[in-house]
Amino acid sequence: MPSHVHEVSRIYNIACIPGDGIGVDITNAAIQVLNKLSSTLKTFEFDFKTYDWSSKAYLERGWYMPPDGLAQLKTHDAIYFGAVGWPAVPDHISLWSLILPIRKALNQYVNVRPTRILQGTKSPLEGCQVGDLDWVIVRENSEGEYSGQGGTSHEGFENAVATEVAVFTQVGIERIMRFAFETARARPRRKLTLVTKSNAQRHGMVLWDKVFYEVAKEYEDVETDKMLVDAMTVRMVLHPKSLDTIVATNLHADILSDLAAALSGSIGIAPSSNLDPTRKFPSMFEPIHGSAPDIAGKGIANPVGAFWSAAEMVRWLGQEKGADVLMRAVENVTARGFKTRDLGGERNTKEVTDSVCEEIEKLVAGQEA
Ligand SMILES: NC(=O)c1ccc[n+]([C@@H]2O[C@H](COP(=O)([O-])OP(=O)(O)OC[C@H]3O[C@@H](n4cnc5c(N)ncnc54)[C@H](O)[C@@H]3O)[C@@H](O)[C@H]2O)c1
Ligand SMILES: O=C(O)[C@H](O)[C@@H](O)C(=O)O
Ligand SMILES: [K+]
Ligand SMILES: [Mn+2]
Repeated sequence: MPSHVHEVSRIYNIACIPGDGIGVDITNAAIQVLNKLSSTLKTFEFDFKTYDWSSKAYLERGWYMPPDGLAQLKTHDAIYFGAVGWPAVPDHISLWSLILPIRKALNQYVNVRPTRILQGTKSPLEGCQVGDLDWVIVRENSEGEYSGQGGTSHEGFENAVATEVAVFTQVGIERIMRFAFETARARPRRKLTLVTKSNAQRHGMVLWDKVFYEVAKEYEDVETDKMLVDAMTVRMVLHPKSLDTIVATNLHADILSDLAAALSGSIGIAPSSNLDPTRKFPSMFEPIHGSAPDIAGKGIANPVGAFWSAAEMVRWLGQEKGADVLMRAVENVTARGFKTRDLGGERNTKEVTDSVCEEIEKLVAGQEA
């Protein structure tokens, strides 16, 4: 083989679900940088298949996913997701028709939500510099407050009653704890903070605390501490440096991760990985933000959270170098002040995306030189 011909070692089949609002813009941006990454590195390729499952489609045809939708997703190596939700459809319908069934049916029981202050960006916290806030929130992604159990009786009457039952299982708690301890152990500080509400919620949250300390015995090299979720919001704001890896329930971690993103600069930068750690089914990667109807169609959405999610997907697929190049490119671009408005910059989605693509080319050319 002539030396200039590189062997392509792997083609990854990726399902793309752009969804609604800015989900479409940022998924397109992510596909653009992923294609740039593969065409410059030349060691792997992506075969993207886009599914038009969205609220717009639902309003037209009455369904989000076809009956064999989950089966179709299972044939892919990974799923890239934008966002779902649009004002014309009640949010519980959109969430429970698309993203939640995927997370549950594909055994994606972990949702990893890292965040940190990127070079060239600013935390709203005074004196909080790059390196001072560097967290990974491990979110339980299959049960708890999102168990889907409950119901409504006497709907529309004065005596209407609704229940939303939070379900916590020993198996569900133990597996998320193990993942959280492994995550903490793999980071330099080896530090894990448990977040619950075991003062007021005396059953499920008490079981969370108990299982945490049982699993902790297997991880004596990991330093642990425990916070009630209300006090945790204060600690995140006042003592960001004191935290590293955090484990919390489905709902608590959902809320804390939006706060974490805002404290590290913007909701627009934060990624998430919905993982099936057993790797039986494909995992799903998406920024933590939603469809942002207030800025949809304006071309100004921050694509950084989408790029970071794409990098996490590339890493999960085993392409460490590709993931590192992509993240380096993103941070070189923010470092130059090339940012969208939510980060205090003046660039639009397309300009940031094109810059990240140029940066990928430069980085790879530099490595080959
Ligand atoms: N996983 C998901 O698909 C997901 C996540 C969160 C919300 N949602 C859905 O999205 C819809 C809107 O929800 P919301 O308004 O509560 O949250 P949101 O994250 O969509 O928006 C909150 C605020 O952050 C801004 N924002 C979000 N992402 C941004 C980005 N990339 N760049 C710049 N600014 C950004 C928005 O403009 C808005 O002001 C709802 O239907 C909700 O259910 C879906
Ligand atoms: O999981 C949820 O709560 C929603 O889909 C959304 O808020 C998210 O964080 O993904
Ligand atoms: K999302
Ligand atoms: Mn959320």
